[in-house]
Amino acid sequence: MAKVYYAKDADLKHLEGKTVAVVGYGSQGHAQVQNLRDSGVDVVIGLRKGNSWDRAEKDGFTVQPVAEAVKQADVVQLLMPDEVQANVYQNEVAPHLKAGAALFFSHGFNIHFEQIVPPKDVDVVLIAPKGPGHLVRRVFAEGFGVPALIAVQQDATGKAKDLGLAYAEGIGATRAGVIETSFQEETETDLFGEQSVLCGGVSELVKNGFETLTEAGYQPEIAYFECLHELKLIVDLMYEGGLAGMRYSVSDTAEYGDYMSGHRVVGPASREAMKAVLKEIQDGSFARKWIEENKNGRREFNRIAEAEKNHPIEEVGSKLRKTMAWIDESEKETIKQ
Ligand SMILES: NC(=O)C1=CN([C@@H]2O[C@H](COP(=O)(O)OP(=O)(O)OC[C@H]3O[C@@H](n4cnc5c(N)ncnc54)[C@H](OP(=O)(O)O)[C@@H]3O)[C@@H](O)[C@H]2O)C=CC1
Ligand SMILES: CC[C@](O)(C(C)=O)C(=O)O
Ligand SMILES: [Mg+2]
Ligand SMILES: [Mg+2]
Repeated sequence: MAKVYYAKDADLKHLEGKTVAVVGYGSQGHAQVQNLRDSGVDVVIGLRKGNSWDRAEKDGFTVQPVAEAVKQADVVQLLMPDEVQANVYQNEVAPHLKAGAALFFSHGFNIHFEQIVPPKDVDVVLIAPKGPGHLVRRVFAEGFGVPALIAVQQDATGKAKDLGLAYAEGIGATRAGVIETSFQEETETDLFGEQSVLCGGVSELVKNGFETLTEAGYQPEIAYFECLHELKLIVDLMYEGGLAGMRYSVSDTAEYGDYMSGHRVVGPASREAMKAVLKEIQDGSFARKWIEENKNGRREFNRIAEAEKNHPIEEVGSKLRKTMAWIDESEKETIKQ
């Protein structure tokens, strides 16, 4: 049985008198640092000059170059894209990290794949929210929290787990549950989840459904609602009550079709593909490919991203979403940043 920590197991006093430097003000950075500030934690943001710097200052934070922020910090949380962390760590973090300080991550990629090797005299802790940054902030502001994982790779001070749980409390994760894990388990399951199910798997399912309907002559607007828009409503039911909760709410016809056709669409071939994806994550070949892709100027990444933006489902979707008054425009702007 997994070990799960809640608010009763965490104490913000472990962050009292300490300064937390959050490096990065993107999806996770803006969310975690805003939640920490609301929890009374003393925070500073490390950045380079640019959009994020301006936005963070506008939001009332003290912003400093990364090296300056790290010098004074007792906890340094690296919230830049995984692919830039090693370089920034090497040049701007490592030379200024205090002995006895703590280095925090929200994903284990750089530690597990040994792109960052911290000195022995610092704590190395993972607090990995199991949700997108914009939701980490939104849910916290509503009084709830997004669950997270905790792992301690290095406990130089003997207090690494207490500090990690205090940080998890500060960002609201202990309101929902913080599961104990290792950097390896978090890295491998997170990469598998986003590639096979949450991002890669779902996007392909949506596009294939949309294309099947439109190629058969059905209206793209109907195909959009059927294959993308309604997905959220169905997933909300799963989120609240599992697969059974969803099946309770849909018609018996839908439930019978689910049992008859679902495994024909996502069947043994998909299971084999999932196993292959997992193997490439476990043996490090996915990580090597991603690191190489970045060294080569992300040509493949940019080519595919451009093609995906121009998929017909995006065109019809962007027109339809303009008519949806309940989708907050300012929220959409934040999500695009
Ligand atoms: N996105 C998510 O919801 C989740 C992310 N994670 C993990 O959290 C970490 C952060 O991911 P995410 O929030 O998506 O990252 P983002 O892509 O949103 O990070 C962008 C931020 O990093 C800053 N940045 C980029 N390069 C540098 C640099 N060279 N020096 C200083 N700052 C820089 C950017 O500043 P600028 O504007 O100047 O470029 C910007 O503020 C990753 O480890 C990720 O795996 C974990 C769970 C979920
Ligand atoms: C599902 C994608 C994710 O792992 C996340 C939001 O948890 C990420 O890396 O952004
Ligand atoms: Mg994730
Ligand atoms: Mg991830």
